[in-house]
Amino acid sequence: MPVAFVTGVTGQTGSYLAENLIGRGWQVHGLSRDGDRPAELEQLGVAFHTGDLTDAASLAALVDEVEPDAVINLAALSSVAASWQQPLITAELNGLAVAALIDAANELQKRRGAPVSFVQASSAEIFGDAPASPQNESTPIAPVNPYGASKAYGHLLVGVYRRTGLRASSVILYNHESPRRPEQFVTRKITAGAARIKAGLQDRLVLGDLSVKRDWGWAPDYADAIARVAAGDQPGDYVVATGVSHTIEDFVAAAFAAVGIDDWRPYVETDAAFVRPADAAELRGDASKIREVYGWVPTVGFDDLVRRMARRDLELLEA
Ligand SMILES: Nc1nc2c(ncn2[C@@H]2O[C@H](COP(=O)(O)OP(=O)(O)O[C@H]3O[C@H](CO)[C@@H](O)[C@H](O)[C@@H]3O)[C@@H](O)[C@H]2O)c(=O)[nH]1
Repeated sequence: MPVAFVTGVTGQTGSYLAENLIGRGWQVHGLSRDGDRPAELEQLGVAFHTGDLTDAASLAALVDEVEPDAVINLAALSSVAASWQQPLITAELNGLAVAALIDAANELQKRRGAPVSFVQASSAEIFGDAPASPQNESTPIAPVNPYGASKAYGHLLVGVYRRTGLRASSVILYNHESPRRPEQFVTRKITAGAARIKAGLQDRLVLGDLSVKRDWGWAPDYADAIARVAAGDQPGDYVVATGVSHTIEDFVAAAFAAVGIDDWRPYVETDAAFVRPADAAELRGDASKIREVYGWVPTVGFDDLVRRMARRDLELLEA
């Protein structure tokens, strides 16, 4: 039974990844900070280890003990907005921790003499305000915020170790969403807000720039892409995206329609407090490479994604 060591396993994508890997017959070990061990994941069979991403020696000891066939690094300070308030911790968690983990994977590979896969959750944000869309694996790396800069370091380091013979891959994830997304991210903020407005529990939704365009996909599909790369033998950089982008306004309109409100305008306001110091106008990815190499294709389109999230938020209010 192949063994995976997954950081960030308790997050949105990590929890879907654990389900996916266990479904494929993997044994999943997860890193847990502060003993956070969700019952659903324990019941699924995830074995938790307490550890701290900022402690390189204990991370290396854990990798050595678990002896995984794949190390998958999803742990991060994942909020671009928060990275402006916490640039140092962003660099530490999203950058330096990658160095500790990938070095540990490399040492394990040398010790056991069999390949160890390393998969890094990279981000569309490494491309910054890209001059053209869609972006692909050859698009210049030019981040525009502390989050993107930290992810760019991790991304480049994966390439460095790949050159030395580690089976190291970077999955360049575009925005991926689900009912498990926290409300600090715009999609869930919108669907949860629309559901509460529909239920009469909230009277308005305050957002930032409604004109930016993002390429939103279904998080379980992105977990599946990560699992395919971890199990595969073709290390590289892989864009994971739907290839279709929409504005925040499109998302708002679709979410309000999904909860049964035809005209969203009376309920939505904008506030500069939610506008970022710098933001890409459009991020849209070309996932041709992972389709060709691993046969990955997204299974859920924009309208379906918004409907699933909005309806789930209505159900949660009714429960
Ligand atoms: N969060 C938030 N974003 C808003 C709001 N109004 C507009 N936005 C805009 O909505 C877009 C999406 O923001 P988020 O949902 O916060 O996600 P993100 O910054 O794009 O980052 C996500 O995707 C990246 C990949 O592209 C990931 O790397 C990152 O971890 C995260 O999952 C951004 O352009 C942001 O400025 C608001 O009220 N809240």
